[in-house]
Amino acid sequence: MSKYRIYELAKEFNTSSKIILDILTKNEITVAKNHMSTVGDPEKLILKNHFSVKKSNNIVQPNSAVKKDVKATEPNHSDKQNSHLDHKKNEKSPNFNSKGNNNTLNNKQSSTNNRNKKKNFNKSNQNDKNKKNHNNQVKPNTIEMAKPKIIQLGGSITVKDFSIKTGRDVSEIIKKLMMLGIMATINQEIDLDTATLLAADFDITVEELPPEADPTEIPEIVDDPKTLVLRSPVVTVMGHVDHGKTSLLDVIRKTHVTSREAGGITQHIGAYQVVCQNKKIVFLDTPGHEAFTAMRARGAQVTDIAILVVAADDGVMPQTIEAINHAKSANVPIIVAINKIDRPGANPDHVKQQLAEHALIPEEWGGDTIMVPVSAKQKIGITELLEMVLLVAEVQELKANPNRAAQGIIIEAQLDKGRGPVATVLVQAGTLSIGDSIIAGTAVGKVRAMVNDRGEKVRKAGPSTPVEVLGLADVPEAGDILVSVDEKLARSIAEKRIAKKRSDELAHSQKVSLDDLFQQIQEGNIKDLNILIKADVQGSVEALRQSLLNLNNNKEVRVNVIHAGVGAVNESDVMLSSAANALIIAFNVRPDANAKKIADTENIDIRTYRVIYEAINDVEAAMTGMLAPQYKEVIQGKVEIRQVMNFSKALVAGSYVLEGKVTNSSSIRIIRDGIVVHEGIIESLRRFKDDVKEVAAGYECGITIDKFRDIKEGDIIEAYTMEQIKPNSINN
Ligand SMILES: Nc1nc2c(ncn2[C@@H]2O[C@H](COP(=O)(O)OP(=O)(O)OP(=O)(O)O)[C@@H](O)[C@H]2O)c(=O)[nH]1
Repeated sequence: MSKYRIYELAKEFNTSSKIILDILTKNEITVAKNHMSTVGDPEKLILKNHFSVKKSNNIVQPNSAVKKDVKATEPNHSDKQNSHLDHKKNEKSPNFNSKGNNNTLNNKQSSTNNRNKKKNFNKSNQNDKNKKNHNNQVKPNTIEMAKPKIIQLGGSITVKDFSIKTGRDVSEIIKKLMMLGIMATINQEIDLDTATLLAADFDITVEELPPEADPTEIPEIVDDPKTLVLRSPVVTVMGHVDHGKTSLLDVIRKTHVTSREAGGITQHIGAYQVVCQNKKIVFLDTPGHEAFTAMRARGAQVTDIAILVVAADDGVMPQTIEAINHAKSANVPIIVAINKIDRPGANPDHVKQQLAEHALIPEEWGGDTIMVPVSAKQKIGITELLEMVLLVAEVQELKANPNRAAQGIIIEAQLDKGRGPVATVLVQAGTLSIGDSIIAGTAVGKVRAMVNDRGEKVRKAGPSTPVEVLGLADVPEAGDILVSVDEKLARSIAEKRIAKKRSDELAHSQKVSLDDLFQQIQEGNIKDLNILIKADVQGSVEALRQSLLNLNNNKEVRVNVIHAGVGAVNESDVMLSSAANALIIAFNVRPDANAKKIADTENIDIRTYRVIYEAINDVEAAMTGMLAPQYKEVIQGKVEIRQVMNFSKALVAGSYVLEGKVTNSSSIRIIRDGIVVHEGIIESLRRFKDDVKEVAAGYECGITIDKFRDIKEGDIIEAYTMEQIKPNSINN
């Protein structure tokens, strides 16, 4: 079946992507979300019918991009104007609505404002129309400059450029923007939505251009379906600790991993191929989901199928659930290997029952999850397991074009003392050959040598082949995409990537956080609020999950619990949250040190709570833009009380500022022998007889404390303020 991008269809039908999306939505087709979404032939047919009906009704505007607009000969505008206002209403009202929310006062006000704005705007249209008619009568033969009926925009545009593109006066544009409540200057940018609305008022249709190509990306090669041939599946083995992942990988490779590595017979290159029924299967050699999520967090998908190992004598455990959620969130099909069936306590049926609770229903119970009983130790069920992998792969129809420039993914990479940067690459499309000029992340080079998983030198590597590649000038990162491109292009892209990396590091990638959730919803960045829940007991996990899911009557954004479990927030939780852009709700548990560190670098919002109700309230408040700002204490300085002076009107602490400063608006705590004896505020701060705003370290001052008289010589006054926490920081 052919696939069409929405913007391509918009071009074909000579309209905007928005209108195409609108028509599809009206026809209850919801797969298309934006101009880059793809649809198939049936959807195209609907559009074709729609536009052919319109054409026959003569509703569609002429196609000419630029038209001499002679007012005297133009028919009465009113019909056109009305229909275009209707059309504008259709297109724009979701946007206005999205900003309004009837539950909150602010939003009520804003939607009223929007309504008023629209009213005014419509009024202005009316006035303009009248003026036009009036002009028609006075100067019937005035010929205007050529004014386009259609303009193409790729994103935001300055008022000045908009004026040039539309042939309209800057002052006219600024006036209309004011009607929309936007105060803009000539050099100010207006976003695409505003520009579309504005253009519609000038009777101009805006065609959305596809986004400009990212200069740091290599243009993707779209393969002709005829060139695609079947490729081998790539499998990752996941599961709870000690359930037998390594043993299974080991027996699949039919050798013992450790002895092989220790003996140094073959190199470990991070991935290897096995053969079953004369077909190859690629196994990623790193058991566990760390590699899996690290790669996904970087946007790379390497795994076609996940084998979930569950020990028959131990059943579903926390990491089993984590693994399920990782695979589900990456849309990777799961095959369950129920391992250790040789064990006396093995109970495969119990495992199946437990898995069914996590929506993995075995085939024999009417579900669609393949479950294979195996014993890695006694080599039982291994061939069956591999056959099932091939079966699932067959259904997936995994294909690639081997006859094109190579593209692959870095599985692992390190700097080898003798050989320089060495990268294990899984070729995903095309064929990588000796001498190819390559780029991976910011590393460039030429393929000097390649070694396969059996330690043999090879000259070529096709799709689904893992090879060790020598020749890159730097060490790339796992998850980086390797592409074979022209040497010059490789260098220039690498330079741009390095520059982008630097500026990204400065800007710090924006992840979802409760603090700016509402803003992100408003900007349309978030449609699903992904949440990972960790709590001290299962009861709390469930209570939290249910209450959070109950928030789903909010139409703007859907709460999606991507994982929920008992225990401290760990590294894997943070990595999963990073990959799925989720925030973490920790109830009565804390992030462990590692998790906290990674959360800092990955910018993951971890919220800790001791009351379920507060967690729910916060999420709900954040969704509606009503989250109260959070504050943290910032110590300003330390002051020592050196003399207590009792005047008739006040008790003054004759003090000396030891460190930092103290201000007349500081909050303070008085510490005596390491114990806080009072917390409060300063009533007055003086130097000699004058009231002062602040006193710095090294100076003496007189301090009166509000509502506290029990001060003693030697007491330490700690001065502090409460500052609002910046978004994205961990709630301590
Ligand atoms: N009886 C029996 N023991 C097994 C089987 N598979 C693995 N084991 C044993 O279970 C223990 C754990 O196996 P591993 O393969 O190291 O498990 P793992 O899941 O890779 O563990 P981690 O790497 O620590 O996450 C080892 O002592 C294995 O010998 C099996 O099929 N039957």
